[in-house]
Amino acid sequence: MFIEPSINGAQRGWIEVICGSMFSGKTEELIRRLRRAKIANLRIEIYKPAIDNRYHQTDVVSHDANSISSTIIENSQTILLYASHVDVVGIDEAQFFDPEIVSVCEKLAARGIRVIVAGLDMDYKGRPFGPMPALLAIADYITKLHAICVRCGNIASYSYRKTAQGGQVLLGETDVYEPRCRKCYYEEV
Ligand SMILES: Nc1ncnc2c1ncn2[C@@H]1O[C@H](COP(=O)(O)OP(=O)(O)O)[C@@H](O)[C@H]1O
Ligand SMILES: Cc1cn([C@H]2C[C@H](O)[C@@H](COP(=O)(O)O)O2)c(=O)[nH]c1=O
Ligand SMILES: [Zn+2]
Repeated sequence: MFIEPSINGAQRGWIEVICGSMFSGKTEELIRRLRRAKIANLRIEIYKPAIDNRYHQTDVVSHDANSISSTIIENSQTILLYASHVDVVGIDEAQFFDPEIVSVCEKLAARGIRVIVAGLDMDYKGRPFGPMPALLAIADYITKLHAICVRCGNIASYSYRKTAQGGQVLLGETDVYEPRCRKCYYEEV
């Protein structure tokens, strides 16, 4: 389990990345960290890309219906305008943000803000997804989570797309995707 290097002490300004497949618990872990920061009386803000409106227009919601309210962002640079008077910034579904999200996170950390970013490391083809590789490169702390393979019960790192529809971006849940381990994923792609 991730333990904060410092929750409200002298050490300030860093970047944490939570990555993994769909259903691996990224959003739950993001919410857990933000709730702990709130308990420590820190000021928190959560942002998600406008594209992700699956469950709720503004809330960040996990597959287990855990939720926390957030601000929808069209362009990552806007986060710099919003995130004033804040100690901790959470960013969900980071794979959908524009490439500038990387410099935005660095600027936030330089302001002394703790930045917690969650996103898919790989798309349905097993390719690095959007700005995630660059975010992983600049992160101070990385947590890779795993779902359970729906085929064999092993640890899953891949998000298998069950439909024939192509294109990197296709929003969906269990209707469209299932988490799979390496072996079960490559048996069918
Ligand atoms: N195959 C699976 N493996 C693990 N968790 C699953 C699976 N299918 C459904 N879940 C549920 O999904 C939850 C994680 O949801 P969430 O935090 O939204 O994941 P992510 O943001 O990584 O997609 C788990 O706590 C569990 O209740
Ligand atoms: C693999 C993959 C996923 N997506 C979409 C599907 C979901 O709407 C989100 C991921 O949400 P989660 O919180 O990680 O479960 O991304 C996509 O558009 N393209 C893909 O290849
Ligand atoms: Zn498997």
